[in-house]
Amino acid sequence: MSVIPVTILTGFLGSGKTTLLNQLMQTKGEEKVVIIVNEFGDTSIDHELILSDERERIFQLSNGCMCCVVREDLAEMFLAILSVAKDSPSGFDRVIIETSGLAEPSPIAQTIIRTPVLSEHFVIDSILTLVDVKNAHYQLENYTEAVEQVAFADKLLLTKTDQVSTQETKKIAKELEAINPFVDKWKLNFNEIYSDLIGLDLFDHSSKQNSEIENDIEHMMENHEHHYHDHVHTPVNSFVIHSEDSFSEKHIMRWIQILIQKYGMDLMRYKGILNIEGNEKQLILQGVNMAFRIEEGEEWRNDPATKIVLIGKNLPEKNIREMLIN
Ligand SMILES: Nc1nc2c(ncn2[C@@H]2O[C@H](COP(=O)(O)OP(=O)(O)OP(=O)(O)O)[C@@H](O)[C@H]2O)c(=O)[nH]1
Repeated sequence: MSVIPVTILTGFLGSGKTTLLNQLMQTKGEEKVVIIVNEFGDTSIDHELILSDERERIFQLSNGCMCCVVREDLAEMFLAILSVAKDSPSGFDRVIIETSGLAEPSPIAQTIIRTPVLSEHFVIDSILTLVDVKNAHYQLENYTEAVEQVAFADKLLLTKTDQVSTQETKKIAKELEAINPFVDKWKLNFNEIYSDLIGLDLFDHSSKQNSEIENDIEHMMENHEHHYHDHVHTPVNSFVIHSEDSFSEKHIMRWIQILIQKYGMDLMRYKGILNIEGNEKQLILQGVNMAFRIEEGEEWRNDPATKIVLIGKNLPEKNIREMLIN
């Protein structure tokens, strides 16, 4: 069996990872791709938002707060993938990991490089970091995770450039250069399909194999004005609200408006599948801080139900839940 390339898609909460992954899945042609989705907290919804025909190839890894050690659970997942590949006559060609928006990419790379049985069968192709230019300034100022994702990238993919001026994008590009000076930056056009983003073979194995990954990061962080505290993660909580009932559109809209007014930037990410009265299909809620949208999704596969994941700083779960379901 030949060595299987692994692409790591990372980027802060709501930066567009699932959107890009869905686009990549549309253009993968005959390639057999295994997807690993790593969601923050115990609740995952991303696997339901990935529009893949081959859902059995999507592996979920919960708890996106990855500390800087080799991840046993990730290693076990790779071993499981390996045994599936060995049993399957056609095997598979590639692994794509979508990290949680609060994950650090280095432990993922380390897990693959430092676990001998994995490094024998898997090779890191590239670490692609998505940067939401609309929210990047705030995120880089406030979240060390965002800085580290940029610092560790082999390529930076700028998203939401359609939502800000060219000047604003240039300003963000400068901030990114201060963190990771030599990395290539690409603007992603939201509605375009990308077929040339995987298989880039960008990861620098020669320097990183010598267990220097942590040092690399420390060094890159020194160039940056923000203080970086190794192993300190932003205190963030997450929970899911699940309900079999349908809601009126007015009630949901009011609930979201109140959340935005009360919690502002502490409401970091909210996304979900909504069961709204009078709608035959799923409605998909996508929210990042104060901006959100609701759009039509797929047909219901099972009985209609609402499932919303919320991620933020000290969000009061009970109040928020009761405001929606009273
Ligand atoms: N206008 C615009 N919206 C975008 C762009 N890329 C993504 N989005 C939207 O941003 C929202 C979040 O996108 P996702 O792909 O779910 O982001 P994510 O990084 O997977 O989010 P998490 O996994 O929760 O961290 C969705 O509503 C997308 O449609 C872009 O380039 N422009």
